[in-house]
Amino acid sequence: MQLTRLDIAHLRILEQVRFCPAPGLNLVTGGNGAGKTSLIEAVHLLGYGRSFRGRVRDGLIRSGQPHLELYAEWQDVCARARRAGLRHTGGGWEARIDGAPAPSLTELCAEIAVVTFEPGSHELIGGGAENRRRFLDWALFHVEPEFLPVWRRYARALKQRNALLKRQPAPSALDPWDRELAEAGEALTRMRDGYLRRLEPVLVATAAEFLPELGAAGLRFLPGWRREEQRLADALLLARERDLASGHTAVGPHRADWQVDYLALPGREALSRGQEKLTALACVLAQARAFADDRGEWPLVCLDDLASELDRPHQEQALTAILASGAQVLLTATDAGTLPPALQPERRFHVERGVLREV
Ligand SMILES: Nc1ncnc2c1ncn2[C@@H]1O[C@H](COP(=O)(O)OP(=O)(O)OP(=O)(O)O)[C@@H](O)[C@H]1O
Repeated sequence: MQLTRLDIAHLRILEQVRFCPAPGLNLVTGGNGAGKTSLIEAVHLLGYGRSFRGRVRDGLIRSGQPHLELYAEWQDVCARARRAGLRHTGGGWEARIDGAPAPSLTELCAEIAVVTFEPGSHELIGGGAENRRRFLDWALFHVEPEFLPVWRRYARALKQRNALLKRQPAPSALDPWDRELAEAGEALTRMRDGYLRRLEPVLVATAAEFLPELGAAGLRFLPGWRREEQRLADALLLARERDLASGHTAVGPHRADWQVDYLALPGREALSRGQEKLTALACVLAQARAFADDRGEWPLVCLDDLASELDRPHQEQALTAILASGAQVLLTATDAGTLPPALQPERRFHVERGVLREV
């Protein structure tokens, strides 16, 4: 997809902004607190229905305003003109696509594929497993039509089983939920496993570009139970007594994780903060490349404050690789002086106290 227009109303410091990016590299400059990340946040919201900076109640809606609104126009992979609106009134999200109400945010997020690399992205490697499950599930959501119903089925069964566990039931009362959880959980895990197997060679190649000194990388999938030894149904049965005592389900895909392994390092704890960031960037770019292999086009790539995240050679390397793919890129920086002549933006913007203008 290619974003052609984004109107933003009442998002953090952004009061009323119209942003019309070009197809290639778009650079948005501005001082600290000017509104650069807020702009990236608006694009990310369209693609994920959530911010990477906490929940709506953490200040996403501009102070003193009852709601925030986004309106986007883009060209899809068939060069059709599309449009969508997103509004949060404090109570919840409402979305419209091509003039009609969308039943849920899911429909909007399915249309707008965005990958974001921002100062918190190192959490993908160094943070909790939830970040890494979300990463996996984003890709499956976009490329695997069976994913969403299976994921929903699993989430519903897990919620029901956990609610039942808290009521101290007779153990046999768990049987139907265990069957449901096992069936949906095995299917979900096959998809996650399959995706990581497809992603691995792409990631190995990408990580070799950014971190050749650490040796070839591999991806290890941790499915959430000892899958190589037992089926999920058996793992749930074995854990039943413990689950009844704790009141929650200890095994299953809701505990899944994955990690990047380097030959030259004993584990991810040995990565420096910079190496963690580069590994996260390699994962995000590999995900975008794998998406392009499946869908025939790159997602929109948002890079927030790359200059403060990576050293200059790595910034240039990343930008060169992304731009060679023909992707549309939104890059923010505190000043324009950091880009080499070969990577000049197609369109430049400057934001000051929430007011954006093309320069
Ligand atoms: N709910 C809100 N209402 C009004 N202003 C807000 C709200 N939340 C945050 N802000 C302001 O919005 C600005 C945040 O902007 P943003 O994080 O986009 O800046 P930035 O240009 O990325 O800055 P930096 O370079 O420091 O990361 C800050 O000035 C902050 O005080």
